[in-house]
Amino acid sequence: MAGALPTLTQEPTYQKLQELFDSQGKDLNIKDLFVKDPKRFSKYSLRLHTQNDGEILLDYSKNRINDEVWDLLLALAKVRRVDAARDAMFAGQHINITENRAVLHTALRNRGTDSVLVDDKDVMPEVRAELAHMKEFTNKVISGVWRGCTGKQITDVVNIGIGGSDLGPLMVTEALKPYGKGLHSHFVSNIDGTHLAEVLKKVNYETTLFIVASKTFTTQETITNATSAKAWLLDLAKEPESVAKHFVALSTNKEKVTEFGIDSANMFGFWDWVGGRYSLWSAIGLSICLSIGFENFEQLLDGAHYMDNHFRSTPFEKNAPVILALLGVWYSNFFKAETHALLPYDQYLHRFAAYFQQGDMESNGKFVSKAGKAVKYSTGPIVWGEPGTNGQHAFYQLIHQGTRLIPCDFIAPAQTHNPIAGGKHHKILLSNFLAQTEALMAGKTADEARAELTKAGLCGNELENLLPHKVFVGNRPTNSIVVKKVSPFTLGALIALYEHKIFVQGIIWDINSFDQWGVELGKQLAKAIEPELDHCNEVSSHDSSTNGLINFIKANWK
Ligand SMILES: O=P(O)(O)OC[C@H]1O[C@H](O)[C@H](O)[C@@H](O)[C@@H]1O
Repeated sequence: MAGALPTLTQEPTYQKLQELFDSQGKDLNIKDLFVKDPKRFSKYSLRLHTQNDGEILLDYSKNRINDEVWDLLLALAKVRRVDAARDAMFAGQHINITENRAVLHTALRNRGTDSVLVDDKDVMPEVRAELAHMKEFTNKVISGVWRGCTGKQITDVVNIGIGGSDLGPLMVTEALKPYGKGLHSHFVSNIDGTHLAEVLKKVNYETTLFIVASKTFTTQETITNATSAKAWLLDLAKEPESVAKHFVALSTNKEKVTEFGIDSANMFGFWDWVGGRYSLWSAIGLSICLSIGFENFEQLLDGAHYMDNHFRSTPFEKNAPVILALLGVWYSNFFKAETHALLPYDQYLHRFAAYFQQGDMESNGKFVSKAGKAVKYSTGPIVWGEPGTNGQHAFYQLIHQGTRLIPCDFIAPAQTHNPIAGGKHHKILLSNFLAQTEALMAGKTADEARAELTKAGLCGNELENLLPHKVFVGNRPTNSIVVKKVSPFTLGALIALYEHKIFVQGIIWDINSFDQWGVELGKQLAKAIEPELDHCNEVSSHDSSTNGLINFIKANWK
């Protein structure tokens, strides 16, 4: 076993990068780099050939990197032993050290014949058995063999879950709507009763299937929502046996599922080595199966498996997740960029950024190293974004002319599922995507702005006063990822691409990307406050702000 690594900022390669950043990196201008090197695009882009869904293009040439920087960033991945860490993950080692668990969402989409060992046991037979159960159930519901308590066919599926048990299924179900098999999908996550109440207004108890999705089956929001949904059903159906026809559970906790009143035959299981935010590939994907059919779900797994193989077997300089990760490190740690925008130019991907807010921020939003020491460098960025072109009319002003550096990933499909008006919409959409990355990179100089204003007939003070407002400094970095079409396969590959990017960054930052202790404190305090809301007396046990808020609510909520 190789010895411990120095802390990141003591790493000689990191220090060389810092020197390079100070001496020239911070001043690199992307537009100039394109002028100097006509081959820049072919040098800094990748084309990934998939079996059946065309190529995936990753263009990372519009970044503030040159060969020297890039070689050192690649060297950083090597010295931080990203390859050994990756192999340890795929090999089922307990890399989630604070929970002593393996991290094996890759086993869920291991489409080959290889075995995957966790603590010397091959988990693949169980994975395949669970997939077979999901397939059987999906086919029964879609074909109408599975019926509700009054004999009617299921028309609506309500997934009740939160966090990883909601965001993935919701994002994918939305993204793959064109592949829908006819069932209506609904998602209830928020404890706010409005969420459940609004969904229940839309569905009929006789034709609705509730999926209670919770890895632990102890999450307060999910269990409360599921309990209320069960009460709603029983109130209408009257028969306790109706629960078995209208409720299934997705969980690792059989005991709690049974306690809730769902028969274990209607339970789809998974394992502690599947993290919540990596669980859409597991039984948690049942609502995806019911929406798009099992074959399409398998395509999603195939796409992710394709990306897993790419990540495992490709040298770092051609390895898409490693490339995205290193660029993120360059901007977070050297340029001190605080955020990263995900900008899909596809309406179906409208939850993509929301999904990776959990994927990235819950994974890498950590301030201590694996050894428990406070780190002296930035870790995970703030991830955000909206689909284009909506974002353009909202926050792009700040990306173009604000004072902060915001590295952006643009994601676009060459083909649309809806070529309405003779493809006009898609042509405009793609033109906007292309123009935005060009504009962010090239900017507009004062001379260019002056020429434009002069042409528009302005002169004198009027021109001079307006001029600075019309300048775009440019040099804003972007990655562009283009797929042929958003299909189950390409979506699977895209999700896995970002999962592995996050993994690589976690290794470089030396943090545990697989726990989430930071969500616990608020939950603990909420448990203490809940009974206080029932007491008639004013509360005085907290700080004066919290007391004031509690007492105001108590005085007004009834
Ligand atoms: O699936 P569950 O056990 O209900 O957990 C749902 C979610 O809640 C937790 O608070 C975690 O922050 C998430 O990582 C998890 O996905």
